[in-house]
Amino acid sequence: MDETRIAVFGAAGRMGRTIIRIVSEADGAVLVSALESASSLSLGEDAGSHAGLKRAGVTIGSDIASALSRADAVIDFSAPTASAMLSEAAAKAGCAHVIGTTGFTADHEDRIAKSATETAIVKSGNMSLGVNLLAGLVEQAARALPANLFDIEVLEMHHKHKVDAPSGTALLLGEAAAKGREIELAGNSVRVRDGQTGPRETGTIGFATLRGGSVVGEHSVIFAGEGERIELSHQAGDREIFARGAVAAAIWTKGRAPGLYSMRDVLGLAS
Ligand SMILES: NC(=O)C1=CN([C@@H]2O[C@H](COP(=O)(O)OP(=O)(O)OC[C@H]3O[C@@H](n4cnc5c(N)ncnc54)[C@H](OP(=O)(O)O)[C@@H]3O)[C@@H](O)[C@H]2O)C=CC1
Ligand SMILES: O=C(O)C1=N[C@H](C(=O)O)C[C@H](O)C1
Repeated sequence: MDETRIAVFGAAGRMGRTIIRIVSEADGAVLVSALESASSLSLGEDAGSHAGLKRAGVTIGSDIASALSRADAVIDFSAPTASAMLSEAAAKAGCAHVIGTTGFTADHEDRIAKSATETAIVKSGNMSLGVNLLAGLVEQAARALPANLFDIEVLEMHHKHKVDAPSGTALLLGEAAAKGREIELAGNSVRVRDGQTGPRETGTIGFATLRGGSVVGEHSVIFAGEGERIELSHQAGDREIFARGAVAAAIWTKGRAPGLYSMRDVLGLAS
């Protein structure tokens, strides 16, 4: 089968550099373009050298239309407004879009969903196999443990540079718990607690956010009952796990019909 031609958006970032390394090691994928914002100091550098590898022969640029015209799929770990804009450019170019970015508003989500009527988009708050498996287990546990007996809390910790909260993964796990409970997450989540909060409201799903140091990503879903507690957890030790998932998703999109897909679709875990 032909190699999937990959463009990387946010190429100079923590995830962008990791993606470039994983593409260089992958069978079935080849790096054809690397994109950064028009003001990036990395413009003009070789994408491989910038990622600490040997030269890739791909220069980091900011011309999106030209970069997408050479690619089958663009892998994007950047920022919410940039990703929503890129989904529209990818739809126009007929290029698949793999979105790892987190922290979207409802308006961003609507724009991405509209773009997905014209091209294949894979979007997930976490691209790792482990977290996507965990989401299925959380849904199952939430279905089995009654809301009047078990409270659900989602706890996450990330490095000090992370700019959005709760994390995309925490929200993905919260959605899985809400699905298991057959409730809407939006109307039943508690994102912040401070001061005289009163007792915990039965049936809500709570979120707690920790930030510090170099933590790659740690998540726990806690089912707290009277006299017993179940915790389902995932620890990411290396950004490679997200990058491998994103590259697999990009390869998976080849020949795929337009639509908004999740990593659970890519991994064959969707029920
Ligand atoms: N789904 C998943 O599995 C994972 C998701 N993430 C998410 O991915 C995103 C990026 O994370 P991370 O790599 O740590 O962050 P970084 O800040 O290290 O990288 C983001 C990169 O995107 C670039 N960028 C921002 N705006 C644009 C634009 N308009 N055009 C082109 N490039 C742009 C930034 O450039 P500049 O600095 O010049 O603005 C930067 O180089 C976050 O939302 C994070 O939560 C992270 C890990 C895993
Ligand atoms: O910003 C990060 O680093 C990460 N972001 C994703 C998230 O918001 O959950 C995935 C991973 O946990 C790392």
